[in-house]
Amino acid sequence: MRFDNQLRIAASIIEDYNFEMPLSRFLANYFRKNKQMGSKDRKTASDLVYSYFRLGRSLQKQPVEECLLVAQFLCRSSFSPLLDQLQPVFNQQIELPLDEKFAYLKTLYPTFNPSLLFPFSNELSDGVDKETFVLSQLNQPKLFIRVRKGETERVELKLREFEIPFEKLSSTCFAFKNTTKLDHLFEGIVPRPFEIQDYSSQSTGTYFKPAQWEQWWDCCAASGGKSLMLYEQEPGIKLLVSDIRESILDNLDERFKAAGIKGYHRKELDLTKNLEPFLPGREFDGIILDAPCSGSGTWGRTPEMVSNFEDGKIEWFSSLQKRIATNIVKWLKPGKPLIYITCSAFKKENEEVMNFISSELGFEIESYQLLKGYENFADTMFVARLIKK
Ligand SMILES: C[S@@+](CC[C@H](N)C(=O)[O-])C[C@H]1O[C@@H](n2cnc3c(N)ncnc32)[C@H](O)[C@@H]1O
Repeated sequence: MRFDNQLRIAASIIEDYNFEMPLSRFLANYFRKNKQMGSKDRKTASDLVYSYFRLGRSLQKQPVEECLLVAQFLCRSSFSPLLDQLQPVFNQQIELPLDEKFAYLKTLYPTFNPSLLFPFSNELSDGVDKETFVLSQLNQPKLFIRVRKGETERVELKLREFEIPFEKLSSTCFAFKNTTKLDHLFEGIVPRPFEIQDYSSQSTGTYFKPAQWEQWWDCCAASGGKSLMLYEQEPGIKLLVSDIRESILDNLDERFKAAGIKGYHRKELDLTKNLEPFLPGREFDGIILDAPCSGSGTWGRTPEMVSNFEDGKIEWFSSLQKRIATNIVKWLKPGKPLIYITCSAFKKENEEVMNFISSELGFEIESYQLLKGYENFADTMFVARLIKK
């Protein structure tokens, strides 16, 4: 397909996209309806559209096609055949450091403002390097897997057999280019020797520390990313998983089955409601609250969120998190841990909620960490281990 045609298609996708579903799903639907697009055209269109959203609010009031070219200029650091044809002057400077690219763009667009690649930097948690975080929005994060204990060699051999490039960050964490396909590697093998799981998400597991026979509750379990880690650390636990969405717990069942895990309990629970009728006489030795949040630490994967997010939502999530925490802590035994997790980079959802749990709900902060995924092409997350007094 010709480059100007590719640009036009990307612009029309952007104009049609109304933020009602994740961009990834919208693109998948679009490609299903436009079967004439080959895999190379689909890849180019996705790349153009994703790069466009990575501009956040830095370049406003410019025609979409122009923004698409600027986005390619900023997101790429090596020769682009498309820019070569449509905007050669960008291609001639494609290898420049970002600050020089920014300076050049300001000469073309005086209102261009790179700090608006991420317009909420005043809301970031303590310890986030604002500039690095903002610039990281231009990068596509990597894909990570968590390798089950004792399976490192088998997984490595398989990856070599299929000639899949990877980086080994530790014996249990491997990184890949984001578009890598891995599903076919151990198809039908139970338990599958690895799980897809972000690097920072894997790090939250070090805060769990479960002991045999303990009763744990993963109260926002979704498809079970944290529960799978918990189980691997201590297969002897008794586990309750819950979520407000019944359908996502079906996904959890599938993943647990693939991991060979049985004997857990699941419940559909809205944690903002009265939970008394659903948890009679229950007491837990550990609760994981992987809270609903803005997801701002993962917007490198969903850059469309940056232009669509409203500041007021941060406060809304923070209140929801406090409300949920207040509602669940009565089911935790004294002396036992609440693991509070978000995939947000915002202080109001992280430190502020942690401090609320400590001061208002009677917990001691044992340890906490902002997981700076932006330094590793991974998600930025927050984790705290709080002990009930
Ligand atoms: C960050 S996700 C959990 C991710 C999951 N722990 C994992 O590791 O894959 C937050 C989850 O909270 C759930 N949630 C949102 N509001 C809720 C509520 N009021 N009660 C219970 N769960 C809720 C969402 O459905 C979502 O699945």
